[in-house]
Amino acid sequence: MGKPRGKKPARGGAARTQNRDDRQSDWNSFVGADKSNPAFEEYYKAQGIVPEGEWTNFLESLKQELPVTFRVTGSRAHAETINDIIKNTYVPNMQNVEFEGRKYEPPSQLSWYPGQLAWQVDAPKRVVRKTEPFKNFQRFLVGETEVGNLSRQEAVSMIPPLFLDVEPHHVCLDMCAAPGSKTAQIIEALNPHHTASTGLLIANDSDYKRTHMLVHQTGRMPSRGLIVTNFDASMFPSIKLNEGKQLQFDRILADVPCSGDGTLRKNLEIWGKWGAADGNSLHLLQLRILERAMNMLKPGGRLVYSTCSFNPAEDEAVISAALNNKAGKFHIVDVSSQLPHLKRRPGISSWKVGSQPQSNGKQLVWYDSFEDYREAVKKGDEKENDRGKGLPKTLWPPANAAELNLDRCMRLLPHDQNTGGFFVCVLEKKAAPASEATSSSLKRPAASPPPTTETKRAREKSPEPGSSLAPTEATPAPAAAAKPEGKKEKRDLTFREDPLSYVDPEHAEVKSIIERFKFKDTFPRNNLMVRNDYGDPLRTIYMTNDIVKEIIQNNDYTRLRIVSAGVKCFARQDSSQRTEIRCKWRTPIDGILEVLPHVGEGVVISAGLAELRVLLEDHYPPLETFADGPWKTTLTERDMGCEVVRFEAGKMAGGELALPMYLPVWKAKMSLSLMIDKREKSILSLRTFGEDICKPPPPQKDINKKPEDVGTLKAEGEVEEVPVKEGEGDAGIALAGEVAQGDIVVDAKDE
Ligand SMILES: C[S@@+](CC[C@H](N)C(=O)[O-])C[C@H]1O[C@@H](n2cnc3c(N)ncnc32)[C@H](O)[C@@H]1O
Repeated sequence: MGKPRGKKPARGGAARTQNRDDRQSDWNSFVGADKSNPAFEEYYKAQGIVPEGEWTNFLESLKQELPVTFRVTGSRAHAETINDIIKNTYVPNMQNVEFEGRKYEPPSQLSWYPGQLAWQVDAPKRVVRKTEPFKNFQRFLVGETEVGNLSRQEAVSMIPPLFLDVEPHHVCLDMCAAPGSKTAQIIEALNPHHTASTGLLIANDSDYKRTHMLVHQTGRMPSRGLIVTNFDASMFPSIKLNEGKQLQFDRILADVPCSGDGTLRKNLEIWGKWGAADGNSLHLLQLRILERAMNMLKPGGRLVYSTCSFNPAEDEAVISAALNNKAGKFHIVDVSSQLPHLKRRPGISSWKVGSQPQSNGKQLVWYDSFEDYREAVKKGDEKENDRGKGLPKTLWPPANAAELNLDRCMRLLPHDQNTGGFFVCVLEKKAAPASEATSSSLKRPAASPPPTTETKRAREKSPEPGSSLAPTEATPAPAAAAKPEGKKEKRDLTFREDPLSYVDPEHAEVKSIIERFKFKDTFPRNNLMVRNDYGDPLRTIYMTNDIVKEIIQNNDYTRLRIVSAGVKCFARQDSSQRTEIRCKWRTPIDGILEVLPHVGEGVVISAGLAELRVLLEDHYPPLETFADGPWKTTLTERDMGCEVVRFEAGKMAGGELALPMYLPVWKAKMSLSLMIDKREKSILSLRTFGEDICKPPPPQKDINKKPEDVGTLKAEGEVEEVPVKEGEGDAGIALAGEVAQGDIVVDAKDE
């Protein structure tokens, strides 16, 4: 394919950006005829990654459509409940499905995935479209994915986070995170029971637009310990903490940009475009990212390096070069006993370096050594690129390759368990000697001078790994480490996100929130963050944990390029005219589980499916619409403002709810309003009542005629708040973006 795939051709920075988890080729529209590529075949036959007797099988598998796979997400008990619904409701209904004379099996569980929480559907699309049981299941998948209970993810892509072995207190970094399927897995591991995790995850991506995909994706699995950043991972900045300490990570995932030939089964265009240059040209970027990760890892910490490429140039060559550059400090972990049902192939310690020079009509040429290659450059048989750079020496197996335990790396081959291809290597940093070991993951920053503009520019020019310009432990990456003690860091004005600051816990608005929800002492009133410079609670309040706060308070947000942090926990809902509303804040659905453990006695109101039905059918049902009973009595007595309602599980009012569910409801003077957006209402209605019972929102022009004190729900996609006119009311205005991404929050049995 000549140049790396993806949006940015240069240096492969975004090579795989659109190609792996987030883009689907239409199998049927593929015009690459025979799905073959002679150079690909020759290259990989020579590498010996597939035993000779299995070659045909390997190649044939690559030409087959990839089965759909997904995993059940969320806290453990919640996930098990959803899993049981699939197992006990859908699978039995999908036995004996026949289409055009062929029988199709129901979805099956991936035997190697922990807790059997991952599934595979083998039926092709036309069967899914044309047979009722599969069609029903598809509807279920779409709805549950939308609300965050399921995540569609390639089976092999689920593997790296499992080997990361994350525990709730860990400080983690996901270096190349977008679109975020692995990020979601790490968040789940940090918050296994939806309880407050003390850990941290920084999810980073160099592509700014894709960081917003990350924010969206993680909105389905909110975490107070999450920060999303926008950096070139090879230059990821050092992060300061209190008392001049520096953050080090317990766990780092380097799921690096790669040529992506392991995704041939879904990205069909690769058949026509594949070339040896793809992997060769990405090798150095991958190595720089990996080495930056190694520098930021805590002694004893674990790092997982992964690609969706079969290519040793992007896999073993990167690992061995990094191990040698950090001689003695890291080792490859033997994880052969972990995930015992996962079939994998050992990494190789001998591979070939190939090129397809113009001078040879793009036919593959093999170079036994770096020196042979340089000779060809001298003769003019090989051209260096326009920056005067040719193939780096680290592409070739090092002399000590056999001593590096490269066989502990894993390569996932498509014909082993009907998957895509992947490469995973688990590395551990040698623990510090007992005398140096400290109890925390914090380290004092190296006393190095701030980088000069010159050194910074030089770094941006992609230094050779191991060269004096590559960031190392002794010379941390720029940014936070560059700030002289005590002086305010200079802002990077090119970074356009809003500032972050913490609200004074004694602020009147905070007090009103605490009063409304009768928050207990456990409520982290000191950790309420807003997106302005002054700690003003204007529109949205986020909640973070302590480590996120420490980072935000010690580093300029533009220097860390922080796109988002924490969980959206309160959104302003007022009209300035309705002064009698004591608390003008509601809990958006993203944050309801975060505030729940802290709300005081008697705050949560219980309701059933009959109430849910009314709230779904109508946008602003008047209180008198509801049947008499404790719900109506309680709500009639309550002040105007936000209520947290627990809808009990059960079967009634023509619907069924498998698990209890917490949702925000706004109580206006005479009416109520379910505070989730239109689309989520429809999905909730479908999954609970089997049909969309939601009436369309009242037309804009009717807002002025509304019977009483409500605002309006906004049409999807609108971003501005519709002002509530004087005397009209206070409620019902939901910023579409604010409520669109949340989960349908389900109670966890194990809380
Ligand atoms: C394979 S994708 C990551 C997939 C992701 N880990 C997941 O599971 O959803 C590679 C990502 O790396 C990003 N990327 C490319 N070059 C990068 C760099 N130098 N630093 C950080 N991210 C980079 C791309 O934008 C892309 O989102």
